[in-house]
Amino acid sequence: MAPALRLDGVSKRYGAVRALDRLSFAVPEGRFFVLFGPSAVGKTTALRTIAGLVVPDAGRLEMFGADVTRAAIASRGVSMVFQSFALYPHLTVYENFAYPLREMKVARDEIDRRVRETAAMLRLSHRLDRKPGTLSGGEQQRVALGRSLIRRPRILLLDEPLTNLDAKLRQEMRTELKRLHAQFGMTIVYATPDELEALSMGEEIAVLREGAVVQRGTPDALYEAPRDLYVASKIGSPTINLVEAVVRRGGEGVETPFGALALRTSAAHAGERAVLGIRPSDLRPAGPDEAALPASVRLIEPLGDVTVVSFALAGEAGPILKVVLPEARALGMKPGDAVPLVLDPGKIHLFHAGTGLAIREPAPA
Ligand SMILES: Nc1ncnc2c1ncn2[C@@H]1O[C@H](COP(=O)(O)OP(=O)(O)OP(=O)(O)O)[C@@H](O)[C@H]1O
Repeated sequence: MAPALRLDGVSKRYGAVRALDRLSFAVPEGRFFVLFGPSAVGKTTALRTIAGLVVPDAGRLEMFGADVTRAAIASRGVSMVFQSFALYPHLTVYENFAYPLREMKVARDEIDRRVRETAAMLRLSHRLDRKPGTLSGGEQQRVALGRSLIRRPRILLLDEPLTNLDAKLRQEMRTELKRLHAQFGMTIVYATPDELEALSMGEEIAVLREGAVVQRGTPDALYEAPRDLYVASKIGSPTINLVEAVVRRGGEGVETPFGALALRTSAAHAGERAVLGIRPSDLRPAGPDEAALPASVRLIEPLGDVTVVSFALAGEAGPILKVVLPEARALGMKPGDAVPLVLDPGKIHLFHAGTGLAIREPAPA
């Protein structure tokens, strides 16, 4: 079956800026797909191109198998919710919902039915007579969403829709959006610079950099096997620990500031500078008789049920590594304490220092 959406080599320049640089990806029908990356990587331009608000300089855009690269906006069956959504302030919530349907010349009875259905779905039934200015931020955002959903788009484009909400509302809306997606199964392309939003809602995530996809995959795949340092440092919280190392000769592992580590490394990289990536959840305090790396506590950050502890390895001048511990495990630790750490070599990520690309260990013989 043709994907709901396919971008193939889509490019867009603004003067010297390459907003999109041969951007390519496909989204199967019904998927919650996230475009993830920091500011200015081209997320908004990508969504505007899909919506038809931007005409690409090069490349091809398909929806459900048909070429829509130059198709009229209205014919595309997509609807976009912007970061700074604009509601009609002088119209009630009911009329804000009804407006797009009136434009589409939908019959009055049908409009009423769909307005009430959409309001119920977004828990806004008790707000239909109100004007947007009298609603909370979260309610206003739900009205903006409803105005898009009521048209029953085949593809819904959401551009950082939760950015203007406070933390608690953002959390509620994340749950709400997942629920709506599960209930209606529409294809969603969701742009965000927020890692938590990307990981918690995305069934699949495309990590963008300079107008192109660096890596795409499920949240787990991106976390477990980042293809380079960029993806490794953007996915995972607290951020992955990075330590400089040198690949030893003869596939014997790597040399680090805290000693040699036995890793399977390819002879092809012998002698090269590398960067170790160690997730804060992949280190733990050693048991009584375990082989461990000497470390001392530098800083303790309690975060509720977990505590992030920064350790100095190989003396005070050595690298500082963050470790996530269950609250109880960090209880009683104080700066200066010696706490040897255990690191599972199987969990270490290794990157080429020059290119930033992951160095994949050769499979065991
Ligand atoms: N209409 C425009 N005119 C000139 N430059 C533009 C225009 N639209 C986007 N750009 C530039 O293209 C690049 C990509 O912008 P875009 O808004 O797509 O990024 P983004 O990832 O959505 O960022 P943000 O998260 O800040 O919205 C940026 O450098 C931006 O300045």
